[in-house]
Amino acid sequence: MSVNVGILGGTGAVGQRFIQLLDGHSDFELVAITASDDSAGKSYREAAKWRVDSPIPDWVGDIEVRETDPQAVPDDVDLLFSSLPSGVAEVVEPRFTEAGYVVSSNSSNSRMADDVPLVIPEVNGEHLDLLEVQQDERGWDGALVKNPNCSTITMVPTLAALDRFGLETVHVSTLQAVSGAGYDGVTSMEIIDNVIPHIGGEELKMETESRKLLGSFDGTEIDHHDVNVSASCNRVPTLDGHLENVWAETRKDIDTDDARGAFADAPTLDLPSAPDPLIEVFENPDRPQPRLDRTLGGGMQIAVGGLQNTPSGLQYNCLAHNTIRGAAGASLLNGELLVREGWV
Ligand SMILES: N[C@@H](CC=O)C(=O)O
Repeated sequence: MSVNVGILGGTGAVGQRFIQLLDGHSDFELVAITASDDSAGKSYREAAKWRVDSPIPDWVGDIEVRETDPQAVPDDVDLLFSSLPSGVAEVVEPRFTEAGYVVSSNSSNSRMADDVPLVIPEVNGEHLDLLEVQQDERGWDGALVKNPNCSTITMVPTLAALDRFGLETVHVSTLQAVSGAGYDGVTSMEIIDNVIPHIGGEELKMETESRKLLGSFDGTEIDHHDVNVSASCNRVPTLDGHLENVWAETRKDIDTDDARGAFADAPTLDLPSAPDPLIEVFENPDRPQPRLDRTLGGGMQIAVGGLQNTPSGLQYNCLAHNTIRGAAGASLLNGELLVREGWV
């Protein structure tokens, strides 16, 4: 089976990851790339300032970049991945879904809209059925699915595993890599020899998206989980890989062995980009580390370590590759789920 796919906003940092991950994908064939008007008409090689750690696949370098407009995308594209800046995506994504395209988007707009599924396949794949409500309400032939913010994705699979004990309160402090801010996000003068204890809007995203992802779906709407999440987000001088320190309090008292068991039981899916296991637990207390562990499972695994019981609940560290599991890989996995569930 081969599904023709396109990328909206294919020249930026996440767009480049999409291309890297789609090169040789078993089920998806990349046939269209769009970008800003400045890039339209150029070859991808000319348009993109390529910075991913593998060469531009030759066949991609020759693709002509198109305008980000439904008229410019060929009709035989079955699925679109979006890595547009959120301000652009807010305007443009609905044009594609109205025109009948199915869009799996990493952009942050509309993630919290009531009729937009926010999905991590291993956590809440059943929320995809919210698309029926979305199509009814909006009159779209297409559909829009979002994946959460990278820092949320790093933590939520571990929280989903612990929720069997009744999650009540979560505190999290993040150490986020510079690639999360994009290539032009923080300058070297700002971040070398430094930590920036603020990432605009990030804490609210972690607090609200987590509750939606962990919520239950009754076939009509999502009932957001009532867990209290407090986040403190920090930019650190690593390139890729968000490390997070988590304290989780549950209704039932648990020890570190209970947590290990829950993490080991986290679901693995039969989808091309799904890692097995989903969560890798380290016993060595100085792991996971971004440089050593961000590419586990092709960058799709969640690494956990440093488990200990504290007066503030179970403490642990978790890590994921922010532009793979936290962005392009997340949208790709949602695309694979959309295909499996018959939405594409
Ligand atoms: N909003 C995130 C993006 C993820 O990589 C960040 O700023 O790190």
